[in-house]
Amino acid sequence: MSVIDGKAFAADVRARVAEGVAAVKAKGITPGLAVVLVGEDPASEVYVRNKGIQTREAGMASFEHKLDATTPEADLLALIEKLNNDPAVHGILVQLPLPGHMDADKVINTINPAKDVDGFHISNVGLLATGQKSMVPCTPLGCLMMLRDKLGNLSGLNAVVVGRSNIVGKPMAQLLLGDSCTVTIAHSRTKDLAEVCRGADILVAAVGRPRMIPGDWVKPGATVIDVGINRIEDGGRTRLVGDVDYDSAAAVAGAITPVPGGVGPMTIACLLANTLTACCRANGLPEPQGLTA
Ligand SMILES: NC(=O)C1=CN([C@@H]2O[C@H](COP(=O)(O)OP(=O)(O)OC[C@H]3O[C@@H](n4cnc5c(N)ncnc54)[C@H](OP(=O)(O)O)[C@@H]3O)[C@@H](O)[C@H]2O)C=CC1
Ligand SMILES: Nc1nc(=O)c2c([nH]1)NC[C@@H]1CN(c3ccc(C(=O)N[C@@H](CCC(=O)O)C(=O)O)cc3)C=[N+]21
Repeated sequence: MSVIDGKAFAADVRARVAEGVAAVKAKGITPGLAVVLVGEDPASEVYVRNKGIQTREAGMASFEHKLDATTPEADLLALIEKLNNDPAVHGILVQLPLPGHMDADKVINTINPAKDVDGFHISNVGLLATGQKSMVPCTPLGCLMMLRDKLGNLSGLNAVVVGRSNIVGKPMAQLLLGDSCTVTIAHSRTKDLAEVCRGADILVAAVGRPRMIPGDWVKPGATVIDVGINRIEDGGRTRLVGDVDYDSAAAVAGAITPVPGGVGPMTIACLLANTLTACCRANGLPEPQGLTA
């Protein structure tokens, strides 16, 4: 069994992004990422702060916009329009979830698709689904990079994705299909999930339920990608666990990503990669190699 070191992999991706950024800067262009946070979710604030730090470390410009939880939707849409028209901004990310009075689909679809570094705009979703050049969602892109690095060619492998959200499960399935896996998407209505999981050469868990997937659902030798980020109480302290029961799964898997230190750091690295890609496309420069799907 090998542990897939997402933290080290992400550091390597960020170093390659930094090289690409330096090359673009030599032409007088500084890639810029704008992150918009509405409301005061503490977990989101940590995540947004980390993004800002890593964006600047890669040599890019970081623009942070914090809006009050009660901000009218129209004000957020106006800010997005401003960022759409700002030539210093190549990537826009609106942190999800949004407060209940906002229509997330409307907000996302207001972002210029060329600046949609999350890959959530309907245009990018359609482009990905039809195998055309698009902005690819960061979390699934990070998972794909780790899978290709570990397994090489994914063609013909049975992949099971547990979870069908628009931000993780569905785009993950599209990417695996693009690499010629035989893909099954499982969800809360799936019959005999254990048996479905046991058929997986590649098992991706994106559920949001702490340690839901035990080792006896894992095919011996399978590659397990744990997307889950769950905060649990443990002896009076909180800590992070995935959707997979790590110890029992690691005993049978061929390779597995830990939580923390697996998919999470790759998500941020891919966000930076997407921002560089968006900047290159916007300026007619050659795209960075090996940083897109
Ligand atoms: N590491 C990272 O960078 C990121 C991590 N995450 C984490 O990944 C996890 C999933 O996130 P997200 O996709 O946004 O979550 P959602 O809540 O949007 O989707 C969860 C999915 O899991 C399915 N599900 C829920 N319960 C079960 C069950 N008992 N059996 C089978 N399927 C079930 C749901 O099915 P149904 O559709 O039928 O309700 C749904 O499709 C979370 O822990 C989140 O924190 C998310 C984004 C990035
Ligand atoms: N528009 C939008 N795009 C997103 O990509 C997005 C989002 N909204 N909302 C929330 C989720 C969640 N997400 C994470 C990213 C990195 C870590 C991460 O770096 N995790 C570290 C641990 C961090 C810690 O210790 O708290 C790790 O797993 O090692 C976690 C979660 C992106 N998301």
